[in-house]
Amino acid sequence: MPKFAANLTMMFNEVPFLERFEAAAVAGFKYVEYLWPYDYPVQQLKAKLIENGLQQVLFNTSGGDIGGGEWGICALPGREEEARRDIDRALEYAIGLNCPRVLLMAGVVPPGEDKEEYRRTFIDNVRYASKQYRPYGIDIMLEALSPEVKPNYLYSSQYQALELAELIDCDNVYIQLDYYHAQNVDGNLSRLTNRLKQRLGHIQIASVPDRHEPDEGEINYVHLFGLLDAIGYEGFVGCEYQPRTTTQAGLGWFEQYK
Ligand SMILES: O=C(O)C(=O)[C@@H](O)CO
Ligand SMILES: [Mg+2]
Repeated sequence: MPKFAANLTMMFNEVPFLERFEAAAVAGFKYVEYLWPYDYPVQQLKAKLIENGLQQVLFNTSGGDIGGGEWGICALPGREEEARRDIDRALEYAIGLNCPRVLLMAGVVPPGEDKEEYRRTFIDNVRYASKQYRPYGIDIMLEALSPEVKPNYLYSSQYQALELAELIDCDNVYIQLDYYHAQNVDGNLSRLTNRLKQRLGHIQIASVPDRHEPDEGEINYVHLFGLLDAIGYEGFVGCEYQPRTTTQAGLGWFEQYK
């Protein structure tokens, strides 16, 4: 049975961020993920996890200047020093929070720029992160983002993510398969899951087209959860969706998995 992680960036927005840990635990979650921990000291977040009996399973490197259109800096040529400081800071948080994986946010390639240069920069930075994180047993995630959500992100197809992971060829670099993006770009989700199975480090879910609870729309999640069990996937499944109304009102789908 999949192990579901509440995504505290998207879920439980009825309460302030630090109160979402308790809300997730009360709703029956044992695992959490969210975009970024950096607004809070490690000790404060660690205390929230411990108080509520939760395990942190994922967070991301910095988004960069999000207001200015960035979405990650690990692929940005000329920003390598900053990216590596950011990768090091993420490692400190991952160690402090006992979090076994970090998503390396690549970034947006502005139209007209040399995409190959961004790709090379990303590969170099992922290899750097891989080396830094390996002694601590922390894995690195690569996630393809669909143009609907992030136009011009470095890579949008799961098959590009696979190609990157194979090229980088480091034993702690895995794919974060977000079925919402995958359905928007690639489709054929059963075949895709089978194709990626050796490299799957994390899964995220939401309905398509509306990015709501996984109980509506064009993806059959009951089938996919069964498939994940069948291929022996033992990682986590992050609930990265926008609740239709309140978080609690939409958790009917989760009852059978608690
Ligand atoms: O947008 C998503 O999907 C994510 O998983 C974010 O954490 C990174 O863009
Ligand atoms: Mg995602």
